[in-house]
Amino acid sequence: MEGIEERGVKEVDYLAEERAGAQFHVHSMKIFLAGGQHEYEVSTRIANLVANDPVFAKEDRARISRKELYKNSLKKAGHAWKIILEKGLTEEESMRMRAFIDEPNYTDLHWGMFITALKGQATEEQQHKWLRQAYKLAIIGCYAQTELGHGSNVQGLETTATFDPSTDEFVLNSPTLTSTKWWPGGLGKASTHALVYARLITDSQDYGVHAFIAQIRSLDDHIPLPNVTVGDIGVKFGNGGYNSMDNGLLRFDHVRIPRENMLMKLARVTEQGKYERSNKPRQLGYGAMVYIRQGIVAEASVYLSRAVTIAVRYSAVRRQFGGKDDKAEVQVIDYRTQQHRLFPLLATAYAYRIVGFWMKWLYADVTERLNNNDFSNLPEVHACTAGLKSITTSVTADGIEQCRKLCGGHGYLCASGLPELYAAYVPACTYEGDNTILLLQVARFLLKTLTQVASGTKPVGTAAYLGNVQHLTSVNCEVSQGKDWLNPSVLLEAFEARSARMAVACAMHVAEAPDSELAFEELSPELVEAARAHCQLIVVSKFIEQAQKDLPGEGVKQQLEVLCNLYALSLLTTHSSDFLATGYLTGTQVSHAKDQQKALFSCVRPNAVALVDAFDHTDHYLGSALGRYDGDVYTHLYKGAWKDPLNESVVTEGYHEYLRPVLTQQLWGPTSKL
Ligand SMILES: CCCCCCCCCC/C=C\C/C=C/C(=O)SCCNC(=O)CCNC(=O)[C@H](O)C(C)(C)COP(=O)(O)OP(=O)(O)OC[C@H]1O[C@@H](n2cnc3c(N)ncnc32)[C@H](O)[C@@H]1OP(=O)(O)O
Ligand SMILES: Cc1cc2nc3c(=O)[nH]c(=O)nc-3n(C[C@H](O)[C@H](O)[C@H](O)COP(=O)(O)OP(=O)(O)OC[C@H]3O[C@@H](n4cnc5c(N)ncnc54)[C@H](O)[C@@H]3O)c2cc1C
Repeated sequence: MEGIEERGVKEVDYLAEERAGAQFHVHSMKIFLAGGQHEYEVSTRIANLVANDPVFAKEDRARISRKELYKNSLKKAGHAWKIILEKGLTEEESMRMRAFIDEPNYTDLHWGMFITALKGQATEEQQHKWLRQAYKLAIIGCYAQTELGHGSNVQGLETTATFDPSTDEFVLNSPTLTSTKWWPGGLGKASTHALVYARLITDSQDYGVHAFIAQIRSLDDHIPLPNVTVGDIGVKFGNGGYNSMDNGLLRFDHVRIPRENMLMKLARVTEQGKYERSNKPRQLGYGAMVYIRQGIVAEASVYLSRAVTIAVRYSAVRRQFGGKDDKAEVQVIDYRTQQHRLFPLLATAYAYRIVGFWMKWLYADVTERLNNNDFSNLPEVHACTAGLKSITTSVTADGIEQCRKLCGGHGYLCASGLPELYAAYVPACTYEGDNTILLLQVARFLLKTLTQVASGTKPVGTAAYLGNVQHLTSVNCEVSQGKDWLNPSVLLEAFEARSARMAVACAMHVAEAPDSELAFEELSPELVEAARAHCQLIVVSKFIEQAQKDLPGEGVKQQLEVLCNLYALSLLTTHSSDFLATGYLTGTQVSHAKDQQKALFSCVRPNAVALVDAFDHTDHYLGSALGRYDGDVYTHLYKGAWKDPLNESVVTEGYHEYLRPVLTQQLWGPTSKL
């Protein structure tokens, strides 16, 4: 520590010059990105509350054992709950606190899925019974759907719930090894109750998968109830990451639960064992998944913007090459290749923030419609939540990894914050639906919509452009120079035409095949690409819509326009083969797009640091020596290294047992020669 200790930590801002060069009002952008003045104030207050509370410190997470990590996460969750109760925090404030604590734990599933599923699938009477306890955390619930043998194929689940009219009970059973519940978060060690998805059998007939509440641990001493086998499934990917969560396994050996523990809003079993369905669509039973998927979409920008903040700030601090004639070396952010890899991710983080706002609106809208028994846009909402969950999580996970590489060697250190961020985030590509499976759902929706269009039905919402399919499949792009690409309607038409043409090509192929299911499977890689194109169009169109609106704050609208164009053109050039193969664009038009994209990099460059500042992540939340607000990277990397337990002793543990014998050649005895 010599030298550095002497200097001490000074008030520095290595990024001051970058900030001074910003061409927009950063505070106004912060408010926009927070979702409004009120949301900005709540976020700032809660972020600081968490950052200043020592219980929520997270420096050691990558170093400590899984057991310690888990126990600590219980401590943090308990402490958070105490604060929520003592300060009387609102739901909004509590949700913000969960985000800033930045450590997955059982409460995510309790509030996110257990309670959500109860609200969606339990009768009023059942809600009265269970929700009262759940809201107090007097019971802790998890969402036990996935099994060892089946996750994606929900209808293939094997756990059974067989009704016994003689006792008015269901008998929960795990008949095979593969029927073991496997993965539910919070199940491993924390939950007292599980929402169990099981095949309902009554009167010897299998009615498919339904939801049941089962108590799994004693409320007195937390010991598993008789005939319940429950535990954690083991260490997961990466240090820290998702390991603070107790993903669990669960088996039932003929466990009896009262009939009323079946969630009966969508279907019920009478005392006599008669199965009765309500007239609501059975897909409402998937409602908790839809809710979390929209939440995941809304959260993607948060994760991506964290990685991008770290990479942008570090790239502005880091200098390599070109330091001749007393000139400072070049900031790596000035290298074109760095910009080419980094700035599209910055634009994407903005794009996802905007689509996240829209997703929240869409979810609120469908909730209101469902409350009024209007189920008309359920398929579209399912396609939107599934598809956007898929593309935003895949791009965000890859983007975090790209940001790690953009930080060179230091990005590989846990002190950069990026390895842990990646480990915590990457399972989002799998949970709440494997991303490929979800895009195949979007593809089915597109094919169905095109069939409806062919029979005269006008598509609505995000599929409305398919009503214009004749035009979109015949029109040619009119771009003749780079600047033409800055016209929003030119961009929008390009994305609509590409998506419509890809979907139509698939639809024709499937329609012409003798066996449409087989054709769907044969064509599934193309269908996935068509679905991705549709989802990218949604994001582009929402960004364009937003960029055209007036916003308070000098330069804010202009920055959003630049980022919107950059986002769209980066997608277009990355996926140029789609645009070319569908015949909508020529090679020259793609070249114009590339030239324009480069010009946009120059617009972003002077604003890059300010644009990431606008995400307003605290140093605590970023947890990164490279992404610090003050840019004092080297001091903190150096200080951090000395905090590592390996450096606690000057001579390492194990020296006498294992190093010294090697060095003194005693491993081979005194006379041996190499
Ligand atoms: C704001 C909240 C807080 C945010 C915090 C976020 C962070 C939270 C952290 C939580 C972390 C981890 C939690 C993880 C939890 C889980 O992973 S839970 C388990 C999730 N499992 C899945 O997602 C399984 C994926 N599989 C499926 O969804 C379905 O089984 C699948 C749709 C793939 C199966 O399709 P089919 O075989 O066709 O199935 P079927 O059931 O017959 O359906 C046919 C029909 O239904 C339509 N459909 C399907 N799903 C839905 C839906 N969700 N909503 C509406 N409609 C749906 C489908 O399109 C078909 O329609 P059609 O008209 O008949 O074609
Ligand atoms: C961290 C984490 C937390 C989780 N939390 C929960 C939870 O709280 N509760 C819960 O119930 N579950 C939970 N899960 C489980 C999760 O929902 C499932 O793992 C997920 O839905 C994927 O299902 P699977 O594992 O069966 O994958 P699989 O379906 O077996 O996928 C394996 C591969 O096969 C491919 N594939 C499968 N079927 C098809 C097909 N028809 N066409 C083309 N390709 C196909 C997939 O694309 C994938 O590449 C969690 C999982 C993780 C990783």
